[in-house]
Amino acid sequence: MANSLTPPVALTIAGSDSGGGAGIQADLRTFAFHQVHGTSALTCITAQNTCGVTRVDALPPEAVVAQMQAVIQDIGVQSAKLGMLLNTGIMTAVSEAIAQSSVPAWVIDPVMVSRTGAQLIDDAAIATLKTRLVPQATVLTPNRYEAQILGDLEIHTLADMEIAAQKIFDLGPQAVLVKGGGMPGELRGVDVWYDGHEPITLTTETIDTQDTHGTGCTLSAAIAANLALGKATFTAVQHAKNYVTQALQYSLRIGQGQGPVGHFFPLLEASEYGEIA
Ligand SMILES: Nc1ncnc2c1ncn2[C@@H]1O[C@H](COP(=O)(O)OP(=O)(O)O)[C@@H](O)[C@H]1O
Ligand SMILES: Cc1ncc(COP(=O)(O)O)c(N)n1
Repeated sequence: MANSLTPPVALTIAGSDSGGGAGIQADLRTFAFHQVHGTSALTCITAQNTCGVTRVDALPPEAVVAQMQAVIQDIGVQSAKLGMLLNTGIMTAVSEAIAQSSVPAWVIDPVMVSRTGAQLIDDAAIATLKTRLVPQATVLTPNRYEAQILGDLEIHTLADMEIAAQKIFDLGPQAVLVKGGGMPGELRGVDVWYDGHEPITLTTETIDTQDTHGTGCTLSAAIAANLALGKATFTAVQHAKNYVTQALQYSLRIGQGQGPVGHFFPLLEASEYGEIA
């Protein structure tokens, strides 16, 4: 007799990273680590490695929505996350699908600008993201540069991060987490949470590594995984922050640029190649 299991299910709507460090590859590994069944709706294919992105091919918006509907209608999902949605057409179609779905939790990583400050989507797509998707978020997770655009301010200090979180909250999401990875020095491990009450600072020590590729994807996927497991929103964020911190501590020194975080760090620790780094 088979021992059938019915795990929680999470969905990622995101791009593919050929280098395996970010995008759906990072999201599905994060879901698997949390013992949540991972499903995916691919938005675009990036030719990417640890040094950067050399090409992006978008899928038609209808193809993205068809993937979402196939998963949601048959399997059912407890939470979903959005990553790189790339263009206005995909964003508008996904926003309409969100409005029609009964999925209870949407973690939106508003992927617009890389940690190095390079803009990844065009200006029209930024406007669509801001007006259509941001208000649909259960949790919105902008990095420093995305928070600067969404909050329309410059961010240099912890106080600036708190003001940004409050200004972005006014755009309509249920909660905002402004991430500190792009901040200078000691603020790199500091994130600011705001849900309409007092801002809360989530602090870890800065981890001194160049291998930070996929931190944002991993954090938002881990929030979605914890929500699928039934945790309350802020508790899910605390667990996810803890997870990404440990994954950063066991990041992978592969490629010539920024290596990815180590999603399966307890296994790496026990494995032979885990000893080498
Ligand atoms: N060097 C670091 N040390 C500790 N935490 C970090 C470091 N870099 C990023 N983080 C954490 O990783 C998570 C993702 O943040 P960030 O890197 O800013 O996102 P993104 O990948 O979207 O730019 C946040 O919780 C942030 O605090
Ligand atoms: C396909 C894809 N999606 C998202 C990111 C952002 O990655 P990060 O988590 O490092 O901000 C990326 N580089 N590629």
